[in-house]
Amino acid sequence: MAGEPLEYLAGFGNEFHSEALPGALPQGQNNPKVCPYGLYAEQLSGTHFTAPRVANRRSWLYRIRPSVTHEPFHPAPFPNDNLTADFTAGHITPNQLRWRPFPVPTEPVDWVRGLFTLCGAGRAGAKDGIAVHVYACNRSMERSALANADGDMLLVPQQGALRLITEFGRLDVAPGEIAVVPRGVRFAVELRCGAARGYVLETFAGHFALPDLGPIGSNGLASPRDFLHPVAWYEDVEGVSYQVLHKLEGQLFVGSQSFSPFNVVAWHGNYVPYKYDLSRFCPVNSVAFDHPDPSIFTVLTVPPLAPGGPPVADFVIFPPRWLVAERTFRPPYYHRNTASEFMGLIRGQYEAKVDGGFLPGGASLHLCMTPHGPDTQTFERASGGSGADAPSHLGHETLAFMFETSAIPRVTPAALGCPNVDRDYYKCWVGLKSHFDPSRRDPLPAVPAGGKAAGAAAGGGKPGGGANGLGPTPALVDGEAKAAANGGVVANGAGVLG
Ligand SMILES: O=C(O)Cc1cc(O)ccc1O
Ligand SMILES: [Fe+2]
Repeated sequence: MAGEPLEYLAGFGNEFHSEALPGALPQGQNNPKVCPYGLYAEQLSGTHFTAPRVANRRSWLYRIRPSVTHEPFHPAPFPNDNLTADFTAGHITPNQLRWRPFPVPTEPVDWVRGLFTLCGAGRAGAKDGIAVHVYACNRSMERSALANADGDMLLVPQQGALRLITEFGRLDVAPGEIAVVPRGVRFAVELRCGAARGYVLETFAGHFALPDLGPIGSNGLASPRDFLHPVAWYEDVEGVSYQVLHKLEGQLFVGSQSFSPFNVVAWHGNYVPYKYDLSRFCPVNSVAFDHPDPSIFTVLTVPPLAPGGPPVADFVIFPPRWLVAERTFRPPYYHRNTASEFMGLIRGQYEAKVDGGFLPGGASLHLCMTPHGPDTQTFERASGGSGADAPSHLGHETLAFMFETSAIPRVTPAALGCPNVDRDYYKCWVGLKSHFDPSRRDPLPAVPAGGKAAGAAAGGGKPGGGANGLGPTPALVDGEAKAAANGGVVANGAGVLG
């Protein structure tokens, strides 16, 4: 890919400012009688004017012509019946749903035309709920830009790098990175290296925020300084026909104008698109035993509408990492959740599905209380074996994610009817057999007693115990060492419970 790397402004929720020409940003006031360079001042608000200061979002743009200079909008002439914000005709099902990878088109399709709504909840018109889309396209948007009046869009590229041209400047976003384009910001998607495919979480309510860290403390997970915002960039292109697309309650309207909408020479504010490299995420996890809830991997959240309520949506990743929990079934546990979970795979294999049916570019959906969990092979593999649990690495090539919502999304008829629906998904659990035998009581693995760490004693007091500090702790396989660690008593071992 040709071209210099783009410049960015780092932070999260900051008051940023940027100018592409020196002195283009008015100083000391937002709307002077005459702006520098003869620019027009225009405000873009992302919250109601009187929103509390901590939540208030708006930016000021200084542009060659104001956004209002366009022909009247009318319904877009090209069909994309697969893009919707109306879920009244959607289906609900207690069945587990899975899609094989969504096909990349062969006929020319740009990013907007390649959007395909899979499911959603609530109403864009009430600024409440979410939608989940996938996109698959093979053409850059040419002389057209989209403004989504329905909400913020979080883009998760899976294949093909994108360049987002926005009113605020440009963002290069490759698979493994994500981007957020807030409600109303005009943007165009260019393809940087051929066909592209990915996922979109659209929130009709609120904005994406960093999760609170609670007892984790002041560091960890996604760090504010890793969120990158564009610097001002403009093109002074006049006398062309530019199509501005406007999505309102899922409907696409188009208005023509004779100049590029990317004509912002300077801007300042805290309502700005951004990107984030998921490899910067610092996972925090169990270092002793048990499998924590996936909320530990929340990158971004759309906070509750009312204090104490559930988040509107969470964006969670399952990044490459070490698994070290002892005497623990390490893959995701079997579960039925009150939240609904949409999952996608950016690359590699997901830790709960080794059957080969959950593939990069595909997806799964488990609505409220739909049972799911590891497939048969994963269960057999992870619960088998005996003795110590050596630390294991998931592999650096794995990257799955989840859009989680407390609402119950409805699945669009198009998504349920598309040819890549995996009608055999349920079979990945069919082989889970009963291991129950009332006459058998397996020895339970060791639990250190009396607050004394068996592993530390057996490892000669060294943390980790194994030769490289990562290997199995002999105490957990060796009855004698266990006895020594527990003052001569084999607690919870085969001697007591077998
Ligand atoms: O695979 C899933 O369903 C997602 C998931 C992962 C996990 O580690 C725990 C719970 C959960 O829903
Ligand atoms: Fe789940």
